[in-house]
Amino acid sequence: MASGGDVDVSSVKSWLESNAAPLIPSYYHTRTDSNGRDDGAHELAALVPVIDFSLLTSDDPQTHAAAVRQLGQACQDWGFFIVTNHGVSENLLEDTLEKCSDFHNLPLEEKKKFCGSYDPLPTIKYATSALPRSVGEDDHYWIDHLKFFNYPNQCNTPHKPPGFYETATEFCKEMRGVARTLLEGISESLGLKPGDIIEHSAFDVGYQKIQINLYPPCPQPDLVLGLPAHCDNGIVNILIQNGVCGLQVKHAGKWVDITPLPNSLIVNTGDDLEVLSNGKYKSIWHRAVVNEKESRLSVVAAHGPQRDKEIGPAPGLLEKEKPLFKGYTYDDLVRFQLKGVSPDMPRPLDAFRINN
Ligand SMILES: O=C(O)CCC(=O)C(=O)O
Ligand SMILES: [Fe+2]
Repeated sequence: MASGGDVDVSSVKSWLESNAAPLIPSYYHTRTDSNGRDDGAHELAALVPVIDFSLLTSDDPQTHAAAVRQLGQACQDWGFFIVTNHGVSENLLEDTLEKCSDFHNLPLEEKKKFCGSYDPLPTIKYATSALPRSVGEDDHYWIDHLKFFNYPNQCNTPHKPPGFYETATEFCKEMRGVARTLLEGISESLGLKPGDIIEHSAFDVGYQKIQINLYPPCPQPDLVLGLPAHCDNGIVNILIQNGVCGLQVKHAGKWVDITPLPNSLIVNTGDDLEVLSNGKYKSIWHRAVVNEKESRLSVVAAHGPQRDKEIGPAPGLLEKEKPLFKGYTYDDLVRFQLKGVSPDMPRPLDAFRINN
């Protein structure tokens, strides 16, 4: 039974606005490690890799090769890295955050138009909390979010608030470009040709999914999570945020804060890259914590293979190695995700692992 009474929270933001001093329902009490930080996590946070995108796109072969090596190392050691000098206009990133914030400021009735009926693979969805089945049926998370698939079909992008569609469309195009170039570098770092992973995953007709996460200030931040520990679908995912931190990644057994540099992008490699790289570049556990004072906004552009294409380890890698994963499509993976996780299979991805 919820300590705040049984409440129907269809948006954390709206619920907070209508409750002056809310007592947070106990089904939000999902954070079990609130007694301070992991020892040494602070030191590790300073070591999160930084990739200078301009070196990766350099015409000088040696500069490019060194950047490719650094990128491969970042994928192997962390699965998360910060990208600077990416060439995307700072104004566009700011406008995107502003329009996404405007979206969450729309009246609840407007946002609820995107709630839809229950569909395990919706093309657009506004919701609060996250997939409860990923941890426990009754657990809730301190988040309101809008998710939509923007590519290959752009018809899902909302037209409200004013200017959202135009800005989101531009943002999506730029993020696809950055993701594609990173993927070429990642492919090279695996000893493959730059276009190999792009070709094998049909990346150019692959999906792009946008997730706009709002984490309102929380009166009891030590008790709740914005998003529970999870690994992302996708190949290369890119995140921007409004300057308020909250993303943590599991590294060396500790929850490490990710603090972006000004005008940088946060990139992580998802489940599909773990498979495409035949297990070399892991999909990393991460989560979002919340704070008492400020709303946090993050916008994620996730990039994956063509949705109905079966992918597996890149064929070029299998000339010398045994496959560690069998083939699957995006929909296969999500179906496993929706079934829920268990201690012996914490990641849906592990359902596709081959025990050689
Ligand atoms: O907001 C964040 O920092 C994390 C978002 C995230 O992990 C996701 O949307 O999958
Ligand atoms: Fe994530």
